[in-house]
Amino acid sequence: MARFAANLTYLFTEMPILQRFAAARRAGFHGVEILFPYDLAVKELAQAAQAAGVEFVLMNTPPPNWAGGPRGFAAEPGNESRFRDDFDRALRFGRALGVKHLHVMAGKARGGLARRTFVANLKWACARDARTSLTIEPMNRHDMPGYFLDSFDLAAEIMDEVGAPNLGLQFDVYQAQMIHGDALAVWQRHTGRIRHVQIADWPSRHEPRQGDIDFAELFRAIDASGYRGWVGAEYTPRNSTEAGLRWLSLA
Ligand SMILES: O=C(O)C(=O)[C@H](O)CO
Ligand SMILES: [Mg+2]
Repeated sequence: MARFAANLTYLFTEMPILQRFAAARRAGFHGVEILFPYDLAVKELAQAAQAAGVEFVLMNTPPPNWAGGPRGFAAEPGNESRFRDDFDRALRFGRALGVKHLHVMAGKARGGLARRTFVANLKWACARDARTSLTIEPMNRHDMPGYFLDSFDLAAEIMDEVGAPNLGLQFDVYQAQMIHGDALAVWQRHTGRIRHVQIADWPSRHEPRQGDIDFAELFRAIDASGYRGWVGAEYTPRNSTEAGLRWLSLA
């Protein structure tokens, strides 16, 4: 069975960030994700992960402008040099933390030039450090209007164009269901490309088994496919984080 990581941007928000690592481990997680840890001290983050005994699995790049700005800008024409500077910063940050995957966010853009920009930036980023695993994740249009990477089929095309072995697909069950209406079918269509998984139920984006997705069937399909990567819990707890963790012992 895959190993589970707690997304500390979503889970255990009842306590300060540095305490969330140990709370995640106590709850049964062996890894953690943080969307954008850049405002935090690398040393403190690394110590918290090490003391808790959890692996740092995922963070996003490039660092965004959360004050109303889009998430990432790897597909935005004209921002190439900013992308490179910010990507290098993320790479340094990720190396210091031993992060397994860096999720490269496309940002808001449309059209052929945006596509070429995204491919060129990804090629550059993949070549920057061939040992670092990069991922791309499609986002649904309802939650992230205008986001360039808005379908898993487009992501597959982009990956083919980039053609780098260290670029993988991030399969978020909630995103797949929102975009394509059948997360399991998306899993089956793109299994070979998937490097990282995230879970939340649909349509609520709460914990598994709160909505319409058949997680027993999905976990069986993930197991049967031979996927041995991480599964990140990226959902908004319905009540407290602890109260909603029953799904973890049933997975
Ligand atoms: O929203 C999601 O599904 C993500 O994984 C993003 O990283 C959020 O920034
Ligand atoms: Mg996600």
